[in-house]
Amino acid sequence: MGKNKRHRKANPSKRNRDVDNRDKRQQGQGEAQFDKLVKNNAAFEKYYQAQNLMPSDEFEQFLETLRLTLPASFRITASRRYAVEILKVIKNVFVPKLTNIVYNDGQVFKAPEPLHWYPDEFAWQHTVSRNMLKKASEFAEFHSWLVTETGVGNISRQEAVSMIPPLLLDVKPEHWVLDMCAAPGSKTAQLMEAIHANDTLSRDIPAGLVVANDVDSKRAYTLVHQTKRLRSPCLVVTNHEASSFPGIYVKQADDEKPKPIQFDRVLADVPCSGDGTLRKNVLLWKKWSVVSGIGLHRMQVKILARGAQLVKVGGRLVYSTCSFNPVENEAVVAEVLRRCKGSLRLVDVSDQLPLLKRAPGLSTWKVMNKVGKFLSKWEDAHPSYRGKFERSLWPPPNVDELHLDRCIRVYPHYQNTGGFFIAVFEKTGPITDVTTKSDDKHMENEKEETVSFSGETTSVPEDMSAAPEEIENDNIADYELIEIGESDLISSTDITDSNDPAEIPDVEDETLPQKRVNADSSDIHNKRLKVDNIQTSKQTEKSTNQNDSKGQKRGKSGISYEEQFIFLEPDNEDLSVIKSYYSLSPEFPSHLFLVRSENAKNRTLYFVSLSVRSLLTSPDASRLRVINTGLRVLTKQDVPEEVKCSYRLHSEGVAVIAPWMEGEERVVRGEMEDLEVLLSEQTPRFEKFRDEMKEKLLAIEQGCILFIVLAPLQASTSTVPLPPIILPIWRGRSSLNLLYKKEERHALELRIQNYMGKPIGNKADPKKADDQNSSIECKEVERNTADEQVKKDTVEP
Ligand SMILES: C[S@@+](CC[C@H](N)C(=O)[O-])C[C@H]1O[C@@H](n2cnc3c(N)ncnc32)[C@H](O)[C@@H]1O
Repeated sequence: MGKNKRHRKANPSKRNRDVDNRDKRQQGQGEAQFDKLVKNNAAFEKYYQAQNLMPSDEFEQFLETLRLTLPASFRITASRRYAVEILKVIKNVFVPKLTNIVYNDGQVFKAPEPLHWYPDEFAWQHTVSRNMLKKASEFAEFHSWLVTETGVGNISRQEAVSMIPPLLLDVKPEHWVLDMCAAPGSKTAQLMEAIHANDTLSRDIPAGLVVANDVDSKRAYTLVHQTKRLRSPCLVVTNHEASSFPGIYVKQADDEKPKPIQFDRVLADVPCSGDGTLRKNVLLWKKWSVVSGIGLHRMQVKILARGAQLVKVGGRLVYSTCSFNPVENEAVVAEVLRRCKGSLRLVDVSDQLPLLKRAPGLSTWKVMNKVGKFLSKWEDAHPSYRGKFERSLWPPPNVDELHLDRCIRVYPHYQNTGGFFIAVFEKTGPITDVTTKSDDKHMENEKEETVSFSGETTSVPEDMSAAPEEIENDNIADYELIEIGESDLISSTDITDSNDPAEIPDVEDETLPQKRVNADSSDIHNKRLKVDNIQTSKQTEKSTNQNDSKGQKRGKSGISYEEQFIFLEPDNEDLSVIKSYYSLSPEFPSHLFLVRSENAKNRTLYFVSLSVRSLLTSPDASRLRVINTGLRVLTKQDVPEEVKCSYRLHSEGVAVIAPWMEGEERVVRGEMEDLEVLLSEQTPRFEKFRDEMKEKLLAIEQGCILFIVLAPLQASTSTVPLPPIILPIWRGRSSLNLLYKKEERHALELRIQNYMGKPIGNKADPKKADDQNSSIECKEVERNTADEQVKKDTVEP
């Protein structure tokens, strides 16, 4: 697209030429820069042409597609109550609005369209560039909607091909799932969705869990931030080297003794050279070299081998990369199959995702050295550098028995996507150990390394910067490239790529220790079950982390680890007050509440699933470096004396606790009209509500309440009824305050507007409405966090 392009609606009568010049300039500049980048790499072409990835007449199309900008894609969170409503909004509101917008040179923007191979139309793709989306007025509403719904977890931006591995993992709500290399978490989000697939507004909490792990502590915190949006009590985020993920003893079922942990499903979405992402990581065109794949092979084998140990017999293991390179793909698969000696098999998944076009895995491939020479066998490498090459880089002699054709290769020109490789395994028998030292010296460099079944690592991988490489023509750039594969870790997800604050919602996050608010002295006293989560000195795994002067574990980023999770005993005094105040059922599983110990100052009660509790209370849970777990359900508040319970409901966990509230003492049921009043300003006074609602409000004591609205069936833009809307509210002396963060509130407003087909209350112009609010109702109430608002409301004159 050229520099000075204007765009307009296709309908000539509605030609829209009013995109402002600044927008056009920026758009033009961005694209011009993109166009200027050289998208050629002779070594890349030579290497992949030799691999016979596809019929030769297709190769040019493959290269051409790689040079095109990647369409943007996003997924609707299928497990969410609003999923169907969101789908309707896309189809009924945005597709018509965004159809036939064209540049004046005739280039048409296609309306967003569903990825035809993704189930239930829950994944969509569009070709509007990021710049255009943000700047052009035609797309402003769509952009704002995307950002808002992403912020509250109803949709997730994710590259299309990156959605495939979790789908093929076939996760069920009762499964224990390990995501070995999880950050920034786009696949973790999909796994969580599968765990919550059957969620209703009932008391049932899925029996399964997801352990999302990443070796890089900083990235692990990004993962926490991203997964918080999903509001699940079934998630545990850990920080381990995946190839030595600890094999802790756990009771996975009530009736059994603790046994080494085994997962029903394991995802090994390993770090890779990432040439499948060339369409968006365009700098890779320049940097690509054969060296990075060779350097990563060994670590990839080790991670997958550990995954094979940790999956149950009969369970499923998925290996994936965003690379085309057979030494990172089929060669890794072949080596791990060899090590598992018949206890692992590749599954034929050709009948799954039938509309997804794919190529079979390769059964033969070539290894090229850094100077572009093909080495037909390990012995062909220069004797001085042989040690730099793993023997397992080459196809093994029994390659035809391995069914490598069952692997999946997705090429960009098939579906206008990035590239991906996926292998699905079933474990068919126990694997007692994966000795990497082999009789036939298959992995030449791993002389002593053994990862035992229980996860004790006796020797650990060395820093990959010392990884295999032919140094005949040594240069720094190649070392750097290996580092890219390792620490920048090319990922097909979109989350990390966005440094745009508008696209990463600014979620208040207690999980980041440096951001913690100082809590008042805790009332959570006596009787705690303490789960010490401090790393023991025995741990031998290679870590990117170090101890600080106080002996506290710190990540690269200087962030200290969470230290403890403390489960409350069911007869805890605060819990008794909470249970009686909110009329919680006697069957409420109080033993699933935990607090985090920070010098005994806690103001938040977290809730976890039973499976997470089993994990955290296992005899050697201390070996698990847990970064984050639990859903915030109740937060302690400074309240006036007349308020009987100082814990307010937290929006994060309200869906978990609401079904257990048996009495109506702290519940107010209202109508859409009341909801509109509630959303129309920050702290609406009682008299603004319907008379019936006003009476209810006057009859209820000051404090936190649950506000429930059943949306009417008929609505202008939707044929789907909204699920019941359940909101935590602070009932002040004379006004109400929705206990939502700004972005949650905004998302709710948008949803209600879309549903009703009209703006809410006096909010035709949201800015104007905000101004009105501040001048009329809450002069001194800043638009701030829910906590601050509650505080102010409680001291209202
Ligand atoms: C391809 S990215 C994963 C993308 C992620 N699965 C997603 O869908 O969002 C690879 C991740 O592996 C992590 N990683 C690299 N080496 C690792 C190791 N040895 N153990 C665990 N994680 C590792 C990196 O920090 C990086 O976040």
